[in-house]
Amino acid sequence: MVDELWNDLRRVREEAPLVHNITNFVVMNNTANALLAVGALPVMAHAVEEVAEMTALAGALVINIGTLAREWIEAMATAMATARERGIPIVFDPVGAGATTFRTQTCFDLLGRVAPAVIRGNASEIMALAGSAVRTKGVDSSAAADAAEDAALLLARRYSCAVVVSGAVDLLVDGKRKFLVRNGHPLMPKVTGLGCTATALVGAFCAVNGDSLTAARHAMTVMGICGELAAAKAAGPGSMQVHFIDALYNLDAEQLRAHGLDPR
Ligand SMILES: Nc1ncnc2c1ncn2[C@@H]1O[C@H](COP(=O)(O)OP(=O)(O)OP(=O)(O)O)[C@@H](O)[C@H]1O
Ligand SMILES: Cc1ncsc1CCO
Ligand SMILES: [Mg+2]
Repeated sequence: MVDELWNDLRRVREEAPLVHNITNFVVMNNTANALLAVGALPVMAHAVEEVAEMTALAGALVINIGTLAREWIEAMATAMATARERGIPIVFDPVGAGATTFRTQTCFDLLGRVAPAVIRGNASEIMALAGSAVRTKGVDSSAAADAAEDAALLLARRYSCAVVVSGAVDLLVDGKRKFLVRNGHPLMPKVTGLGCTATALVGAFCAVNGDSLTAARHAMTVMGICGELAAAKAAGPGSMQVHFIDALYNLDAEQLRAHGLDPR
């Protein structure tokens, strides 16, 4: 798996795929910097007048409902329809699903129209989309990833997509396969929007690897290893964020091997 991952990372760095993000105001800057650091090209664009044109240029489309407003829903639906027409992979982040009816219902509406390649959320968000009564605490999970396995499988079957549940151990399924990614560090959830960064990196890897679950596994492993590398240098969440971007930029094959990839 380390060689396959390294190949994908090299392809991202060589091909610099454009990743079109319709994402939230909190993380636009972090996400753009993380995509640049890993070697991709980010663009944030959400005006309904331009999203179809922008998506058509992209290697992947990332839809994130973190600071959702009614005006954005049409833009998201239009971008997703363009991506489907052109075979561009869509990665969907249901930020805060289960916290409010507006968020949960919008996810159902969008996903019901166009199924994505990957859904990436925390455990509460994934459980909410599967119809369980769990309550998302704002945008933060109130459950561990393994509690969401049944929910993840249900979504994988409902939308014929890969599902990533992030947490201390990430869980990835696509209805046929299941992977766990154990890399990561407890400082990661103390930096806002590293989940959104994970979703965007899944987009970058989907742009170079048509096997969505494998692409997602590679992206989540890169996240976890860079989290470990950054935490070793960080004094707290502030420097964690800075070191995380540097770790993404500098990540090499030796570090991948040294961080004990779990082949399961
Ligand atoms: N306790 C932990 N230990 C190790 N890694 C973690 C831990 N919690 C989260 N992570 C990692 O942090 C990243 C973000 O996952 P998290 O589940 O916090 O996303 P999220 O809740 O959607 O975050 P946000 O909404 O702030 O973007 C993932 O790469 C995940 O593996
Ligand atoms: C804190 C927060 N609120 C809406 S989106 C967001 C970023 C993390 O998901
Ligand atoms: Mg999130």
